Amino acid sequence: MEQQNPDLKPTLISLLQQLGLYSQATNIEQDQRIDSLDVMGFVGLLKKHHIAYSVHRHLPSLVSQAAHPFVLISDHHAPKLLRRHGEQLEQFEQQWQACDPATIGEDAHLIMIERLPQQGSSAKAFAEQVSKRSKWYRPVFWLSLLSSLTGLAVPLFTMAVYDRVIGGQTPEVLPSIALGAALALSILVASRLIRARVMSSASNRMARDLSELTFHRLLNMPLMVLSRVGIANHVARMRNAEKVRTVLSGPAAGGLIDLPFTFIALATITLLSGWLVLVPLLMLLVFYLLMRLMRSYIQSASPKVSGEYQNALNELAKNLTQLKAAGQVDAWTTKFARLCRENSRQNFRYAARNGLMAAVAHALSLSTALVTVFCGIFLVLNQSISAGALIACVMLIWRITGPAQLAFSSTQKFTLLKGAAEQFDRFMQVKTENSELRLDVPDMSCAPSVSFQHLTLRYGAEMEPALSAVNAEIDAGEIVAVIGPNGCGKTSLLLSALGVIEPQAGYVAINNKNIRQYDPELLRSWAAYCPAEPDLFPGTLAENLRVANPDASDEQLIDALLAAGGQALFSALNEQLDAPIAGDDSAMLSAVEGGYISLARALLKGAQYLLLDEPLANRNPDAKRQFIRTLESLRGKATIIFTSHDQELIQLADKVIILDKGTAAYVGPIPSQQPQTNSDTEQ
Ligand SMILES: Nc1ncnc2c1ncn2[C@@H]1O[C@H](COP(=O)(O)OP(=O)(O)OP(=O)(O)O)[C@@H](O)[C@H]1O
Repeated sequence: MEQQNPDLKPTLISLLQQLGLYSQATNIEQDQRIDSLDVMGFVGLLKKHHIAYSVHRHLPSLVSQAAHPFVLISDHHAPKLLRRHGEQLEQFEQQWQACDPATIGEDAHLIMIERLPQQGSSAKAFAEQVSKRSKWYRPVFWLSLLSSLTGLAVPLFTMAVYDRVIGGQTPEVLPSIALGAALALSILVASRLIRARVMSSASNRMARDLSELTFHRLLNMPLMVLSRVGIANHVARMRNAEKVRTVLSGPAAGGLIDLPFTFIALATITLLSGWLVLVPLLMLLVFYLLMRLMRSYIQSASPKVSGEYQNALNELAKNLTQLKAAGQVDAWTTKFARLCRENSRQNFRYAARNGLMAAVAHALSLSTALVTVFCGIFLVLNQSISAGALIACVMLIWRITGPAQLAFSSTQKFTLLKGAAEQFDRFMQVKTENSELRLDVPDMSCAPSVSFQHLTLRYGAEMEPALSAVNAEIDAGEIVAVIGPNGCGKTSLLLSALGVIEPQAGYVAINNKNIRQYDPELLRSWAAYCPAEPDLFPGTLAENLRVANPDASDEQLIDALLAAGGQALFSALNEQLDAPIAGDDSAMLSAVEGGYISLARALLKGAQYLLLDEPLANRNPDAKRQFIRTLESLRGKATIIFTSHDQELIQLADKVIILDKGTAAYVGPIPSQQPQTNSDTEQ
């Protein structure tokens, strides 16, 4: 299943065409990066194009209900594109033709198409995920029924001992009664164990799917949305899956599932003692009403400051060095201590109210048993029921109040789950970058021309524009320097040219086509971007470089690093590509050293479109000379836009864009003397 299969790409293209998704099919056809696919890549592309799918082992019932064409994958045959046509199964080979269902092997997997992108993403994404897991409903139902039935064993055994063995003076029946009870108890334990496994497997699978979906969504969200929402919220979203896992596989869910099965205990009490069943029924009603009241009382105390507290912790982790270095942590400590205090106070209040609810629930359970005993005594004295039956009824009461108590006392867990579900649904509604309108494939064979048309960008509605009606034309193969004082919008211009931030007005055109028409993923895998602040991952030097080009050989990695001017860094790492960097037990690289890696990554892609943010900031003279040589060697072969304050580097440019407070003060060949900008004057 995980092997590359050259037939999967044509099958996917045919599938998309048959689904009427022609532009998506063309996008994949033109994507030069894909020669062959494995199954993960296949479903990954379905995900990318917002096609909802599910993977199953071959099941005839699925095929007979298929609404869309679907794909059959087996280890022994080429993948097949199939569809249901009336009662008939058809296979696509140039055209649809009848197919014998018997030819489908038992080992085959089906990729069923559930929803097409035009149908929009559902507002009930969480509920859809739950309903996908319908496979576990049935076993959980039967196992719960079995454990509820066998749970009658101990009360009935006790009754039999009282009434028949002691009352009837027949000790010889004791072994057979005990054997029966032991058998029932073993079945009870086994069914509980199996149910716990099924529940935890279902909840883990669901949590895994939710994590994957969330991660995929995060990657596809526009950068502006990502940075606006903030890291704490992303972490909270990723944790939704954890909430689902803990609630669904915990005792709360067990209690909730057992609740409907309490009717078995109620029915048994009715059979044993007639109207005495009214006692637990009434108590259940009181239980329900009281818990509802208490729930709103508890919810009114739910901690509100915890989000702010979590943000403060993130802030601390991020800025710890600066805080320590500044030596002025008083204000921060006061703020943190206030949040800590408030958070503990709110948590204490919440925990106290939850404790009260648990105590009330426990007291109600005990009272139910007591009231049953009191009422039952009269029935025993009237000889309406036997003493053994009364004892059995009292024991059965626990089988009713136990799950009820568990389910009600876990209401805050279900509230948590409800919140997680709502958050997930809202999150899945957020627009992603991928849409059926953004599927053009950039011409990756040559350097592109780039044009900025009235580009206007604001990071927030109330903020001054970072870019204001910027117009500039860059010819294919030109080297362009974007210059200007700090904060004038240089990085914003580069990020717009890569399509990672989208302007509110105007647009960027690459090869005369609005950047918004291109598939964003393809565009960025083709272009190369070197950020001003290096992003390093814990791992080796080679792993950090291969982020840009996973197939690069060791020689290519070294060449790219040297071309970026990183000779000194490479020597410092003993010329070891497997030297660990940016992780535990490894040397921390400085920003400049990390910068060589960022630059090498950009060069490693061999892109004809390079966007470099301050590529030479603070480099040593050797590194600078080397990088200038590299830039010269790329002249005419790649369109390069870089930002810089370095005069020597700027002199290499064919054209400069001088930005001043977000506006283009000058665009053209390097003027003999650069015009002074307002901000320069202010400085
Ligand atoms: N994510 C963001 N959210 C809000 N404002 C931002 C964001 N990024 C940049 N800005 C603001 O937009 C303006 C332009 O920033 P930008 O980083 O593009 O300038 P720059 O010329 O690259 O600056 P520098 O030379 O310091 O890197 C600045 O006022 C900056 O504060």
